[in-house]
Amino acid sequence: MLSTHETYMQRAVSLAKKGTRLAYPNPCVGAVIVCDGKIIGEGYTSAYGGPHAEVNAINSVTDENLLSKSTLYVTLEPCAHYGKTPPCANLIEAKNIPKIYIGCVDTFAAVAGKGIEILLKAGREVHVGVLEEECLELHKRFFTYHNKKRPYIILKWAETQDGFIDKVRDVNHINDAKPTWISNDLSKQKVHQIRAEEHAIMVGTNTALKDNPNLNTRSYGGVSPIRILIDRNLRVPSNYELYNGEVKTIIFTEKEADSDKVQYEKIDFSKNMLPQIMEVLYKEKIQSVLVEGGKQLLETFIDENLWDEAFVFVGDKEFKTGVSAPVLKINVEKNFTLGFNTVKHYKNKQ
Ligand SMILES: NC(=O)C1=CN([C@@H]2O[C@H](COP(=O)(O)OP(=O)(O)OC[C@H]3O[C@@H](n4cnc5c(N)ncnc54)[C@H](OP(=O)(O)O)[C@@H]3O)[C@@H](O)[C@H]2O)C=CC1
Ligand SMILES: Nc1c(N[C@@H]2O[C@H](COP(=O)(O)O)[C@@H](O)[C@H]2O)[nH]c(=O)[nH]c1=O
Ligand SMILES: [Zn+2]
Repeated sequence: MLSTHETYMQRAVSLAKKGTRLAYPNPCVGAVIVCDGKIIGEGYTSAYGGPHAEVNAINSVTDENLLSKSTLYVTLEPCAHYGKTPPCANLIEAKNIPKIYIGCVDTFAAVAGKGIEILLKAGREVHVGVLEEECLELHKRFFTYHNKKRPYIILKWAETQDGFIDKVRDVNHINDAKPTWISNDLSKQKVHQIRAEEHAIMVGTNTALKDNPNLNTRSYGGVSPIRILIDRNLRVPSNYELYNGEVKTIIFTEKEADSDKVQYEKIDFSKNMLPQIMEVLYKEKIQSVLVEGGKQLLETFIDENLWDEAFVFVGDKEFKTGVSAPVLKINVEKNFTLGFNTVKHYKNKQ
């Protein structure tokens, strides 16, 4: 059972989840203000450039006089630096909030303990690590981006009962250019939910050619991710969906090219591809990438052990032959079912 402090922090985590995608590249933080056992203020990080969670929570309190006898619960250490907005730690000090419960320390260099230091110097009671695991999970993309200088990587594919991700199809037949569907409608909705939570989505050349994918969130809603295509020789025709200009689209290629619909990024394919891609995505401030396939691209990430989570949707069909699914040689973290589909969720702890 959760303690009282954990219950308020849980509320702060739930609030943060409402805004996750829009705050990028900022972390979406949640904050709750409690006075005499009652929540008097709540907030989460606004869309990028807007106020942080603590500011929104403080501004939502109707009687400001109550703040000097209130407790603030916040999922991440309050910031201590001037970014797009002034430091939250200074605001908390100015508003005389006496007790602060923090989910996890912000390892981002500009903050890294400095927010806590400001509050302690001001004589405030500070507790760190309430519901820490949940808060670290909530801010995993932000931490990975700053600590590992790359986006958080999630692999995802759908496979049949007998381990295939597609039937045999001819890449040159444009009429064949739609995916062979393996998973059910509930799974599709779940995939679109995952897409809505991530900053970007990536596919390989053959997937783009064979499936002509949209990679949007139409079955769920929310913001569609930035699309990323690997296309060394620009084999994907410009009348394909990835060139429709609906969403920012980055194409990694070795060719010189220019377009007002997509952003080309030139890399050297004779060298290891992934470090070069990670460097560009870091510069683009992309916090997470959902890698949807195909086989070769997924296996490249698996072979280089460059992934953090994976979702494998197992349908109820059998193909007997086709494109074989990638294999993860670690234990499943969690299984869940969606109708007759099973979803295997993996976490890479190495
Ligand atoms: N069921 C599912 O969830 C999914 C199924 N699929 C299916 O998977 C199949 C496509 O998979 P696959 O054929 O493996 O193709 P990919 O989509 O992985 O694309 C492979 C191509 O992308 C480029 N590429 C990928 N990785 C690298 C790398 N590490 N270094 C250099 N170039 C790279 C190469 O292009 P080039 O040769 O031009 O250099 C390569 O030929 C399709 O049948 C598709 O329908 C796809 C996604 C999901
Ligand atoms: N076939 C298959 C998937 N295929 C993935 O979905 C992409 C198509 O995206 P969109 O055009 O937005 O619908 C396709 O290119 C491939 O990455 N996904 C699944 O969840 N289940 C499936 O059975
Ligand atoms: Zn702040």
